[in-house]
Amino acid sequence: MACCFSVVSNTGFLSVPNKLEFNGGKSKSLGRYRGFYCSSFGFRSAGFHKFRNFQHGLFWNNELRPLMNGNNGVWLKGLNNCCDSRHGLCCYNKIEPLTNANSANKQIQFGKKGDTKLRSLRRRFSLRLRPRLRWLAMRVKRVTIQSVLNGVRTFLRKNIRRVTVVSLVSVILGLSYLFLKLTALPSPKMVPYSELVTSLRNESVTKVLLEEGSRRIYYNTNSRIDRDTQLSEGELPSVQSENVADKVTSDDGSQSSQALNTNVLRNLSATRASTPDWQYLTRKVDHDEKFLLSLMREKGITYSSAPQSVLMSMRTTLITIISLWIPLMPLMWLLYRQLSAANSPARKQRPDKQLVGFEDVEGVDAAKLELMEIVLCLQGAINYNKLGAKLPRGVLLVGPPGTGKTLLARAVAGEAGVPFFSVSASEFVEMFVGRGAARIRDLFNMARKHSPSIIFIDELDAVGTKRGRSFNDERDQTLNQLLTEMDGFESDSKVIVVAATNRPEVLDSALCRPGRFSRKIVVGEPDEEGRRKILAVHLRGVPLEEDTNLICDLIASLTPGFVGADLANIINEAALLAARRGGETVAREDVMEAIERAKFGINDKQLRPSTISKELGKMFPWMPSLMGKNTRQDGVQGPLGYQTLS
Ligand SMILES: Nc1ncnc2c1ncn2[C@@H]1O[C@H](COP(=O)(O)OP(=O)(O)OP(=O)(O)O)[C@@H](O)[C@H]1O
Repeated sequence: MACCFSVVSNTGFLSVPNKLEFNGGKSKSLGRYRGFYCSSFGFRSAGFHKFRNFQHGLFWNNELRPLMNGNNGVWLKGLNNCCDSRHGLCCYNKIEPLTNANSANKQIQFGKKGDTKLRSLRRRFSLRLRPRLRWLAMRVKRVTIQSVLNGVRTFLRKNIRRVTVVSLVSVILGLSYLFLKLTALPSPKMVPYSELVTSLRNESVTKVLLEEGSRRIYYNTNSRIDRDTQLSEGELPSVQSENVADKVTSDDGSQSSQALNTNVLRNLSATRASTPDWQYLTRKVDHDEKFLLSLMREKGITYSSAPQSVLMSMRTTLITIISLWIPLMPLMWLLYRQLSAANSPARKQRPDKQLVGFEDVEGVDAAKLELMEIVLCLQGAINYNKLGAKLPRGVLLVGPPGTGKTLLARAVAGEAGVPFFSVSASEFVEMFVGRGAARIRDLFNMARKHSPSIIFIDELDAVGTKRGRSFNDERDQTLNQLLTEMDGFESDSKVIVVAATNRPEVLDSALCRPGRFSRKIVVGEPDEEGRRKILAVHLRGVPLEEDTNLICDLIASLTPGFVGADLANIINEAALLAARRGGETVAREDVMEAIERAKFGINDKQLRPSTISKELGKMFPWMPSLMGKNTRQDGVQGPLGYQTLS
């Protein structure tokens, strides 16, 4: 029987003793179990059962419990869990602690104590590293050239614009660097102006150049002539001469004299190339030109003036551009993001691919009918032109939050099979004056380009409130632009603007006049039948313990005043509760609890319905249903006599 025990430190290591005494005093070497590693990190509270999956299992001793104090209680709990380890076997021998178990952060060791610090460190390191390396090797093995190429191709396809811009910038920077490197010349020594004057007085200056358009003065002195003469006569600088001499002496005659000459010439030209044309550079002092010129004339020094060479002026320009633009780049990028059309909602919202149909929207039949007609007009199924009618330009969906206005608009797009540009009106509210209007323009231009199409503006009240009420000129400008764009539709452009709002009363009257949002559709709270239908939509993919219709009826009867979003939330909550208790299907209890949560929030206290009614009645005395006088529209008494406030 193989048997050992293990203790886990908070680092996730197992410390396994070399030898153990168990069941009647037999011992067994456990060397091969040593350094057993738990792959999961942070398994303090719940992880020990993971050991069951390890080939060699876990070995423990219930007697460990009294050996450790409270700090290690968590581990002991875990250890006990290992009792049903698949491969592990129990050992009931008493184990003496070898180290103080007080410290939870310390690895507790049993068995041999002779391990040196270094060895244990090395073991720790290798144990940590080994699984990672194995994992890395596995991943590397899975990587093929084909998969890498596919990855690169997909990345390029997705980020073609960014890749182009980045490569272009890199190429430009690279070329600039190359240009600067190639045109770099050895620069003359910078000296003060007084030194030039002194040299002129000493008559040591041989040649002066005054650069046109700048204050630079270049000049050479006698020392330069001496050096040039030396070089032209073949006299090498001392170091080079020594090198050549060495070469000649060390050479065993295999190197020909011709090769030697070539080498010498190359050295010579290199020396010349690294010598600047001008030895010294200084800056002119203002209003001192007359004195300088007279001094040079007096001393008979050759002087001239010349413009900066093209190459040098190019260099200067490039350096200026780079040194100016690189710090300004982040600012420019921010401005570009703010001002460019690239950030406009029209660009962001591509034609929606997510298909929602009218069968996904229930409980708002009247609104659905109205919108269906528009879809038929867009598809050309209804010939409205024949009777001289015009397609409505705007449809305004009005209703409380969560009743399905956005969903309806998406269903219109899905059914009509046309591009759908969805924006939230708050996206038009901009920091810069005129940007909101520009965005509206972009959006409508885009929609016209993809005609027939639908523009959906959610929360229209964010830009559509009455003008002149505030000093926010930007908002008024945006609204004006929206009004203009909606006027500017040609009758055959087939662009329909659907907008939604919860506050129709605050909208500017110009927006709601016929010819703009001429059709107003109220999307109200669903009645019981509507709720049942909505629930059926949301229960489509949910496995239920009972019949779907039964659950739909139950929820619908318990949720008067609930809107589509509330009902969708109840179904989701019920599914989450079922998952939490580990169930395979959603049971009635889950649904009931979800309803309770939706109505009263999450509370630990178990409140009786009567208490809840009383408490709510105190808070909202104007609601008769809370006081036990239910006057619900659909005539069904709620179980708790409760109505939502929505
Ligand atoms: N009539 C409905 N039928 C089916 N599901 C609905 C219905 N109404 C709402 N829902 C659900 O509620 C979610 C939210 O609805 P939606 O965003 O359309 O509400 P809204 O009226 O636009 O709200 P708001 O005015 O706050 O923007 C939907 O994604 C959907 O899951």
